[in-house]
Amino acid sequence: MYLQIKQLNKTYGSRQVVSDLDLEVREGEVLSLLGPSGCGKTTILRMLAGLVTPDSGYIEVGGRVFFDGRRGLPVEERSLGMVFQDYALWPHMTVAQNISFGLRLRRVPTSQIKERLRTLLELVNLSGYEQRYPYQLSGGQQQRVAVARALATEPRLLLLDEPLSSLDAALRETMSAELVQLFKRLGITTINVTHDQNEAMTMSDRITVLRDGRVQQIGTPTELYLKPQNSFVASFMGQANMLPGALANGHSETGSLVLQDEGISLSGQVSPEARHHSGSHYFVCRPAHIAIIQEPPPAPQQNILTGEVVQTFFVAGRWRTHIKAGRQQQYSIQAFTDQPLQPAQSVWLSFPPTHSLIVPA
Ligand SMILES: Nc1ncnc2c1ncn2[C@@H]1O[C@H](COP(=O)(O)OP(=O)(O)OP(=O)(O)O)[C@@H](O)[C@H]1O
Repeated sequence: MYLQIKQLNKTYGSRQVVSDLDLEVREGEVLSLLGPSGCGKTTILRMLAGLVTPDSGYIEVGGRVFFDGRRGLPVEERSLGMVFQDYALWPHMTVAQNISFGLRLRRVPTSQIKERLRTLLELVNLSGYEQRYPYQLSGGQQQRVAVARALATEPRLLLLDEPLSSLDAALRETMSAELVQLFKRLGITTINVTHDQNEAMTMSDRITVLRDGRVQQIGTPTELYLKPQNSFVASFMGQANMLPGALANGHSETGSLVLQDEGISLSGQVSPEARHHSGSHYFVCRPAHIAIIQEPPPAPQQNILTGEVVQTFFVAGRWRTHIKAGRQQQYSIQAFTDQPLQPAQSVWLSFPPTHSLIVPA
């Protein structure tokens, strides 16, 4: 493995910010660290960069030991490229000066700097902008300069800390797609910190979901979305309808969950983690997988809950409908329809067992 982190720990005061982190990243892979604010993402990145000293653990990148449990390799010997949230471009330097700063520090000959600058500007689609100052660039352009600057010294590892968070939503989407194409073309190993699951989904080969400094799950975007190992990952990776209850029959891959307060059972796929979990569970179904039926089903049917429409919104070409379901209307459910439904209208929600999951709470 190109990057290896073993049993990494960091405490601030009495607070354990990173706990027993194990992580392996392949060469050329883009891996995102995803989690809510304060879960330890930036601290992990800073330990990789050599800006924060771990309490214990081991870090190795490209066959070089960055931290051996006691001593760390100095930052300048780690050969890293870093891009931060606010780009941190030098305002008094032109685009060309910003990008070539690291090369000039290393006393790279001028002719080589010129050649490298030309390549980098082409890579980030900014040829012709070399004499502009940061204030003369849009947010997306500034961010691309920051990426070019980070790549200038041909680092072995690229560290990104929420690089897109100050851009608006549309630009963030285009930029994340553009960046990942660039990283793939260069084959550079990249660790990207974000709290935005959409960004993590578009940019990453794999995602590590963190909560309170602990890894919850590591997997490809599809694995995390379709097979979350627990309710935290399910709710963090896109919208999920989650109904609490007790696992009734969960020794095989399919089983059922008896809904708390409702008494009825719903069938779904039982995750391996759920099978070995003795506490409470959640029944999880994504909004796109729920079928909304507008007429009472002819006979009592499995995996159906009655509900009442609360509101409906037109989003991305479909109607996102909010429904109160259950006998006491205690469940708040979101699903999609092709037509708008009326508030207070009665509906029947069908949860297909093949697209429903039972996970540990
Ligand atoms: N130098 C420090 N001294 C004390 N506590 C710190 C320090 N740096 C970070 N922390 C605390 O460690 C925890 C994790 O911080 P970290 O910045 O790694 O989280 P994060 O997941 O990157 O959050 P965000 O998304 O908000 O940037 C937080 O509770 C933070 O307050």
